[in-house]
Amino acid sequence: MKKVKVIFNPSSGRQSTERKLDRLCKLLLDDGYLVNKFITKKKDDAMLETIKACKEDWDIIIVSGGDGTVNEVAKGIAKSERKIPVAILSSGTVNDFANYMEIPKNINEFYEMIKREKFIDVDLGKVNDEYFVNVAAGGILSNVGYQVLPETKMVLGRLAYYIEGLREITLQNLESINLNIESEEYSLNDEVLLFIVSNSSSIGGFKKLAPEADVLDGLLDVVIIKKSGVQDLANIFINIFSGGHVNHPNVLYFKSKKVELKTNRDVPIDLDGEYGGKLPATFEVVPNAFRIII
Ligand SMILES: Nc1ncnc2c1ncn2[C@@H]1O[C@H](COP(=O)(O)OP(=O)(O)OP(=O)(O)O)[C@@H](O)[C@H]1O
Repeated sequence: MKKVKVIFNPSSGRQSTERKLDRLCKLLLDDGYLVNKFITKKKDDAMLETIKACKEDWDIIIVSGGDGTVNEVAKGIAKSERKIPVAILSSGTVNDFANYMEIPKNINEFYEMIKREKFIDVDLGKVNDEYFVNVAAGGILSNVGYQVLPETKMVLGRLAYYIEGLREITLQNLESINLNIESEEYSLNDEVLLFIVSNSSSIGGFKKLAPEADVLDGLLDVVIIKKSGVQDLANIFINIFSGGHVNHPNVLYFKSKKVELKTNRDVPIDLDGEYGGKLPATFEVVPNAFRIII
């Protein structure tokens, strides 16, 4: 009998998620699976339950939540010796990672996916003692702060907010940071508006923000938007949808196994949409660290 641990974050996304999840559990129970549902209450619950599940004899984890909950489960797996395969039932507001992996949202298709037992070992990003499945980012408009725009909690959400109202961008709030970038590929010091270190190509709802990114290539994709005027920034933003922004002279784009970012300013890092510490930080890839069901 297969044992399935369900980790559910009730605070992500819509209320209909729990009904969908219960339908899925019933399908699995009827099919002879043993199912246990764990409901998170606060930060780190999903990570701690994953570590516990890895020590016990669970065969599969189903995580229902947004990128932040998937991040916690991936972190729990990365910290464990036994790597349980994870199926991602996305229910957040953005769900970049599940969308990038094209994981079904429909419950019947999701159930069929579980039964197929097809696995893939994807890379994770590691930054200091934290991990990311999708993206680490920071920089632009960090003076706006998390507390000012809680509805756009990701740095990239804030970016989207400003893209929508480009007229709101003034030279005053385009504050750059002096960033020192050290990697095998590039070593430079420059004035920067935004840095993105990404595992997948889909970030903050933009599907081609790191257009060449691949979770199987053993590399992270680094996108740096250098200090720019309003006109250049508008050109960069317009091309973000096609992925063409990486050809703009003010955008640096490269792949690396490891990159170190330093600055003398107080710059927070977003990890998969949640606060993840501050610079300085070393970002590195952990190849094939996360087994997911596809
Ligand atoms: N019961 C709970 N109530 C409130 N917050 C919770 C609860 N359980 C977990 N959390 C917090 O929710 C965070 C993750 O939220 P998650 O990112 O999955 O959802 P979301 O913000 O709706 O989705 P997305 O990131 O895709 O926009 C966790 O890091 C944890 O701090």
